Parts: sequence; C-alpha cells; structure tokens
Amino acid sequence: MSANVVPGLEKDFHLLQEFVSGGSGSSWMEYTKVKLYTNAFVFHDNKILLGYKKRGIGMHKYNGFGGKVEAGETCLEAAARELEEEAGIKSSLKHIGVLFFFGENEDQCAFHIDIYRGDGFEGTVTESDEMSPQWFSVSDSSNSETASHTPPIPYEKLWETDPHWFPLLLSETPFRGRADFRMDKEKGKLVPFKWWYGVCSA
Ligand SMILES: COc1nc(N)nc2c1ncn2[C@H]1C[C@H](O)[C@@H](COP(=O)(O)OP(=O)(O)OP(=O)(O)O)O1
Repeated sequence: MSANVVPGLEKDFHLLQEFVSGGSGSSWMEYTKVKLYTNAFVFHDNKILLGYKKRGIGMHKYNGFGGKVEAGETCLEAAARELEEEAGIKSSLKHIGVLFFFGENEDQCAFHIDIYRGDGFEGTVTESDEMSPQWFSVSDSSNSETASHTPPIPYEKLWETDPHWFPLLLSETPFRGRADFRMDKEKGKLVPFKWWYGVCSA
C-alpha cells in the first residue's frame, strides 16, 4: 500500500483525488478501534437544515443529524432513524461521503462517520432533546429572496474542519476525508492539527 494512503480511508483510496489538506501535524495519530456514526443533511428550497447540538459530542455546535449505528442496523437505517429522532422528519437519503475523525482520547477510539444528503423531506421539523433544528440559506445571498429571510450557513459554529468539505456536500460531490484533533491544554479543547479530504474520481 502506498505510503500516502490516509489510515482509515484505505477502502477505495486509489479512487480519491486530493481536494484539500493541511494542518501542522506530520503524521496521523494511532487508533485502536473505530466506532460507526452517521450524519444527515437535508436540503429544501435552497436551504439546508442544521441542528444546534444541545448535549453530548459537539455540544453548542451546528451539525447534521446523526449518531451511533446500533447493533443490527445498517448505516443508512441508522441515519434515517437518527434524522427522525432528532429532527422529526424523513428524507430519501443518499450516501455522499465519509469522515474519519480522531480526537485524542484514552481509548484511542476513532469515528467513521457516514455522511448522507437528503433532498426534500416528509413530516414536520421538530426540536428534540438533543438538537434544535434551523434552516440556513445555501443561495448566493445577493440575489435570492429566500436568502433575505434565511441566515447563511454559520460556518464559525460548525466543527472547525467542516468548512473544508461543506462545498462538496453542497455541490453533491462524493468525498472522503480524515481530520485529527489534539487537546490544546491552554484552550482546554480539541483543536484540528492534521486533515486531508479527497473527492471520488470514479
Ligand atoms: C470533526 O469531527 C466531527 N465533525 C462532524 N461534522 N461531525 C462529527 C464529528 N465528530 C462527531 N460528529 C457527529 C457524528 C454524529 O452525528 C454526532 C455525534 O453523535 P452522538 O454522540 O450525539 O450520538 P447519539 O447516538 O445520538 O448519542 P446519544 O447516545 O447521546 O443519543 O456528531
């Protein structure tokens, strides 16, 4: 296997073309286990639905709707379940990407997050214990009536590495990526120190 293969993204790595990479880290951190998660982003009428996370991982950030894949369910089933539990809606979900994420922790546990995109939805968007849903504009803000009533995507309130791959989600471009976070003792939080994102060329 090539030395440039990003650990965690071995599957179909040869089909990926680098989109963006960066950070100060020279090598990827070691992990000993991987947990499966999902994250679903619903689009409607030139808007994207994001949830303000009220508790748990990523608290106080905006994100898609998702969580752990439970035993006995597929990632797609988990994504649909989490979307309904956290936002009260159903959508026809298409797999659009994978995020492999490692944040320094004692268990050396990494996250494999399957990212889904849904265009349109059924049901009524409803706040849950975990997420407060809100629509954001994906239009060019200068010439859209929708945009004038809907705030733009709050990039500064997403996970710090999300702005790297959001253009791919918005343009429906399949992607894979990895981001490693390290504990910054002065800031008292995990901060990104190495990332790589690629687009699927086949
Ligand atoms: C860079 O790291 C991350 N980026 C993004 N965009 N999303 C991430 C990152 N790390 C985790 N996530 C996502 C993956 C999941 O959608 C949620 C976390 O799920 P949660 O812990 O809330 O899982 P649940 O099964 O819902 O948890 P409960 O047992 O509390 O219901 O964040």
